[in-house]
Amino acid sequence: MADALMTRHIDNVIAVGTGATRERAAADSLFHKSWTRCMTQHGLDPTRPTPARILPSAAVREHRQRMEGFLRVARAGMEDMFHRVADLGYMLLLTDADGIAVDYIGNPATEPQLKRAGLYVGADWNEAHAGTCGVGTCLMERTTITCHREEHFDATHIGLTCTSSPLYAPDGALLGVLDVSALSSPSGRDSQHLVWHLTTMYAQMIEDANFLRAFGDRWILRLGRVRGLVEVSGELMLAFDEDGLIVGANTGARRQFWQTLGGDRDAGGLVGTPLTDLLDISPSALWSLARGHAAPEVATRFPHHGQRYFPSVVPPRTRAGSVLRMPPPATVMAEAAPPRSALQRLAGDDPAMQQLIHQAGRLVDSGVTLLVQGETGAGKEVLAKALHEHSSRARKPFVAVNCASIPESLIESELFGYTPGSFTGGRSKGMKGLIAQSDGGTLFLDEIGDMPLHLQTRFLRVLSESEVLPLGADKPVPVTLNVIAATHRDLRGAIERGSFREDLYYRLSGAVLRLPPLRERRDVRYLVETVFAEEAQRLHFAGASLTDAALRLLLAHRWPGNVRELRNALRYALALAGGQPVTPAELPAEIAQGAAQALPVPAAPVAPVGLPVPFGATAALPAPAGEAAPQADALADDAHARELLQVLRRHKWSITASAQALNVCRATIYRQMKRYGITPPNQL
Ligand SMILES: Nc1ncnc2c1ncn2[C@@H]1O[C@H](COP(=O)(O)OP(=O)(O)OP(=O)(O)O)[C@@H](O)[C@H]1O
Repeated sequence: MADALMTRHIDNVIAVGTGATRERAAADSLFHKSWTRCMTQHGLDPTRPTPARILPSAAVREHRQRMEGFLRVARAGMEDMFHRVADLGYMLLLTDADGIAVDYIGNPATEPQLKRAGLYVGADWNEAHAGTCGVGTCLMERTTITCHREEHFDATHIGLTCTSSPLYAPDGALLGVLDVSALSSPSGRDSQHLVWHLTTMYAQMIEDANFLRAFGDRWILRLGRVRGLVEVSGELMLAFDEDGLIVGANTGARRQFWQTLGGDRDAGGLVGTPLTDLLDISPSALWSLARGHAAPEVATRFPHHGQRYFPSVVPPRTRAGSVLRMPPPATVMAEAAPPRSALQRLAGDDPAMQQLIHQAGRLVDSGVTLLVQGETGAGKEVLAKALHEHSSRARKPFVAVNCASIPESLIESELFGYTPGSFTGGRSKGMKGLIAQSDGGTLFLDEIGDMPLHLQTRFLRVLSESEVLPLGADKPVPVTLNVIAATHRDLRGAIERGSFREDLYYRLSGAVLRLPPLRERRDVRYLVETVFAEEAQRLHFAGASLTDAALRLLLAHRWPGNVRELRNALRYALALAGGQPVTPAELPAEIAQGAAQALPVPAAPVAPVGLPVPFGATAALPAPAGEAAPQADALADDAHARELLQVLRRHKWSITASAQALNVCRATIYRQMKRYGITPPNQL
């Protein structure tokens, strides 16, 4: 059947390409013109389907290097778009102006098929090689096109549907193509209508983000036909200097004005033209607008346009400090830049972390039990998960148990499971315990130091005998156990005090991995960038950025809450900035004031009411009358305790709400309250 379809397609291409079919519709079709071009100019033979040509990594790297800055911007747009279309089976390619795929985002589960179809980094989609196709024909036609199934030239491509949009540099040069493809689709090409619009929209967004990157240090006039939308999606953008002369134009503006000036659409012929020659706006109105005064309505000066616009002016960024653009996290398979594993991504250039990662990676499959030690929020669970993903058991379950958060009365049944009817309140069918659920995978025992003594004894037996006995059962169940344990406590001290079994300690600590606190790490900048990019993506702020001034403050902070505090602070700042560059004003107060070390006591709270409060976002407050006055000595030097106190007060002493606000478990809140001597007012 498939062969018959391919044969019919080949016959059709030959008939059209050689001119044997002279139907008017056929002759006019963009694709049929391309078929003719493929046969007569590119010398392609439809009877000989061409296999996907994938360039070697070194060659791809060269293609990527030529457009490095643009790649970052495009990547952010692609990631955002991929989230919207991934579930519908689409993948995204970015090619350069030669049609070579320089970036790719696809579903890893279908990667082999995508690679076979040439939907992959390094593939050559130039029409001269691949025949009529989304990318190649878009490069020829320079407009968004959908090349749907049998519109492809090559018979091996007739299952694909590809929508491609050209991408231009601010100077009008063609940079490449954004392509959105699927391996299969409904037969009707109108099924791709929305994808066509989405691709056009994202291509424009990527171009505009690139334009803003290039002209961020200039004044930018945005013009839009809808008054309320001009701030967010000025269709036309013109960068201008202090003399009101145009220094750059986005694609929308070039398209609008190129005829006007009688210039070349792609040559950026607007440069050097006074804005007032193009628009019905006086220099004084323009500068008054730039100072934030009311926006007049403006019209193009040319009678044959007469289009009316609403303007808005964006000041140069350098006035508030230069802007650091964050590279997107390296999450996607790309031959040119080999992806880093989850384990490698945990750290940048910090020698202690690099060594830890290297050693842990080697040990994880060796049968040695790993004990992770580190302060709260330092990333113990993140490390355990990355180790699991790195191990040979990555496809098996990763089961995390927080020994401190499960109530003591339930921890036994949760860990070991129970048989039907073995205790009141249990499920009627019984329950498989967490240990058995981790069978063959990884059991992560967080806060192991908080495991009650009698359970330590039972657990030790599980470790020795590799079997669990659920509550109420008379026969043990065999399990393959791989344990990674973690603690913030000094377990040796706990052994001396008699609260932790020495034999269990030795059983669990085949190797002790000491995770450094953030303040001791030399890769804080790397973490800021990584976490910032992740949080920006989560909030769908594709072009989010961080000013140098804000970055300096983040690098100077001491991070008592470690990476968790950093994540919360960046999440908070991004939310406040609402997609604009994050400046010191959006940072939590203690970071913004650079006051983490000195801890002066401000007179009033600085965190805006109603917003989530991250660690580090608070200032110390005098205890209101009637509330607990925590022992002053214990709190005096401890920023962490003050933050906790503030959050508890803000959430009316609800442990659950405070734990959610701080992104920690309830047990951590209880533990920290105990540690800092914080007592709720109703318990005084
Ligand atoms: N290397 C890292 N890169 C990015 N984010 C990280 C990293 N390490 C930790 N985080 C983030 O910090 C937060 C805390 O991490 P995690 O829960 O692993 O810490 P923990 O040490 O187990 O804390 P606790 O002792 O309170 O359980 C999470 O939001 C996590 O995403």
